Amino acid sequence: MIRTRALGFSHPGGPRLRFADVDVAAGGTLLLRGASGSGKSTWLALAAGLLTPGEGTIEVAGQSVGALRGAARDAWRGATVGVLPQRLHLSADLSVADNLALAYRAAGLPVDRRAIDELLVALDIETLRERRPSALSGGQAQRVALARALLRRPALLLADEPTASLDDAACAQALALLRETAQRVGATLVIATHDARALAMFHGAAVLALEPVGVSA
Ligand SMILES: Nc1ncnc2c1ncn2[C@@H]1O[C@H](COP(=O)(O)OP(=O)(O)OP(=O)(O)O)[C@@H](O)[C@H]1O
Repeated sequence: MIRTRALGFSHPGGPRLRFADVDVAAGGTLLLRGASGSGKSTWLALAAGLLTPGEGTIEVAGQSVGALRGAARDAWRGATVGVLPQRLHLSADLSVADNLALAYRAAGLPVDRRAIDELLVALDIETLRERRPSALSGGQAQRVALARALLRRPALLLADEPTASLDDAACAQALALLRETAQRVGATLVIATHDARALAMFHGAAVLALEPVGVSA
């Protein structure tokens, strides 16, 4: 489902990042592990087609992501990839339900109210549907962002440091939810983390260990 070969990238003025090859089967889980600055967010951005590989290739569901351009890449991303970002980017002036509806509108698609309702129930946040983001706890807001990532039933779900600010109980709950919801939609799951608790919970999953990047690299 995900296949990388000799993948590498350099941000302008940043270090040369080179990533070991990975092969992840459909429905599998990959943990991206590495210290701060080792390139986890960059790898996720390459998988989502938000960056173009500087070296090598990344294929997602048989599609070479770097081969897509412009609007075709945007359409591919919208149909294929769900992202749970580190910063959730919920719209402060919109209710939970309208934040989810916005995901359709932003893609130029008709709003699927039934899919929204189903996800609110599945993630146990249906009672929050009229709340504004400022009235949500951190964990609740993360569930809303997860619902948004899953609305279009992505084949690939990318989560960037989903447990960074959570206590142990909330961490275990968030990871279990990620695993369950990815399974529910049949998505391949990639979690970028330097959290030992996540590594323990996904014991047995594929791990891509990123090399630390020296300041002078
Ligand atoms: N826009 C940018 N311009 C220049 N350098 C960048 C840029 N974005 C990232 N970098 C550099 O690329 C390297 C990898 O960054 P990246 O954000 O992918 O790491 P990370 O492992 O996700 O870090 P963190 O865990 O702190 O989020 C770092 O050295 C960073 O300073």
